[in-house]
Amino acid sequence: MLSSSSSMSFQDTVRALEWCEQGLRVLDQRRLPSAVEYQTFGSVRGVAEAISSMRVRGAPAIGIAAAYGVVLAARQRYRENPDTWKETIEADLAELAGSRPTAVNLFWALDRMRSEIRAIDGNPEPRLLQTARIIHDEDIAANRKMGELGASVLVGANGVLTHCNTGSLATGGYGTALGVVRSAYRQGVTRIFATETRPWLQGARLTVWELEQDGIPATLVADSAAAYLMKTGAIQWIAVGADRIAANGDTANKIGTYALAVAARHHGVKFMVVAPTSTIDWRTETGASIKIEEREQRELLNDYFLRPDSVITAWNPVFDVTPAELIDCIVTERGVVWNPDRQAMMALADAR
Ligand SMILES: CSC[C@H]1O[C@H](OP(=O)(O)O)[C@H](O)[C@@H]1O
Repeated sequence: MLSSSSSMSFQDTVRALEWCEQGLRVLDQRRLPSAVEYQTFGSVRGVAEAISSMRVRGAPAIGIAAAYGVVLAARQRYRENPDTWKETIEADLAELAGSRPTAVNLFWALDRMRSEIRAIDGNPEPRLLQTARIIHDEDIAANRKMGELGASVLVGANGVLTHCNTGSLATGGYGTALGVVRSAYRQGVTRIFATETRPWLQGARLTVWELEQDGIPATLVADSAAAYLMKTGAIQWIAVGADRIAANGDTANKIGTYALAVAARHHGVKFMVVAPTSTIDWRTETGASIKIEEREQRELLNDYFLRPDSVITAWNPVFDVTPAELIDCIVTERGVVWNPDRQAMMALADAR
């Protein structure tokens, strides 16, 4: 149990990712909460597999992991041939880009590392490692800022529901929507609810585990109980993360987010998206263009139906898109956008 005092700083929250000389140390989130197991990946292929297998997951954490993966790729490619590493590393960048399709932070991080690559002469590792560390540290700073901004929006509320896992396990540390919950808890928002978030159970396994580590009481609810919870009046806000926000504010997030937003609007519950500006995809005009990842049927189907002769299949999209008109505010490290639309979102673009 980490410190449960109200003075807990983000350094006390769990770290999903840590760089070490051998490579990237990853907390295997498939094993939580029953086992806290770290694995160290010393190759870009290992990091790409850690992302695709969801050992590491969560939009910002995926971007940070990819940045460290580029460091490992450069270490290897430069050793192979100092004269051609800038060309040969492109295959590694492509492998990282192919690990998961929806979280734009992955591609944002790769673009940022690629621009560094272009500027490097000589051994690339020191400068690329410095850039990856900056991306990691900037994410934590952004989460702390969003925690403050989002908590200020929740002043007066006593109940908030969050979906999926958007905490330290999904980011560089502290979290996005769960960071807001952490900050809001310290200012008196004490009724915290988390959805289980089927089928991967990010809420039932990860979010409640993080909150227990912090000593923050919370109540787990089935995804199917969320609308009924809203009807009881127990919550005034829903706070979720994002994997990709289109230029008009449409937001791709964990499957089930859209249903929560529809029910929230019906019940007069406010809806908050919390994400760093690295999650905004200015090149995508609306949510209709966001690629939604579909994962294996086995993540949904009981083993019984995995037989070759079974006539039962599963449809397993792991994200959906919430239209901007169902979102009351988007909290970023550069400020809060109320009633997001294309024009309102430009306030964030100007701050770039
Ligand atoms: C801090 S945002 C994390 C974001 O990523 C999650 O998806 P996954 O667990 O599949 O990586 C979910 O959409 C969260 O909102």
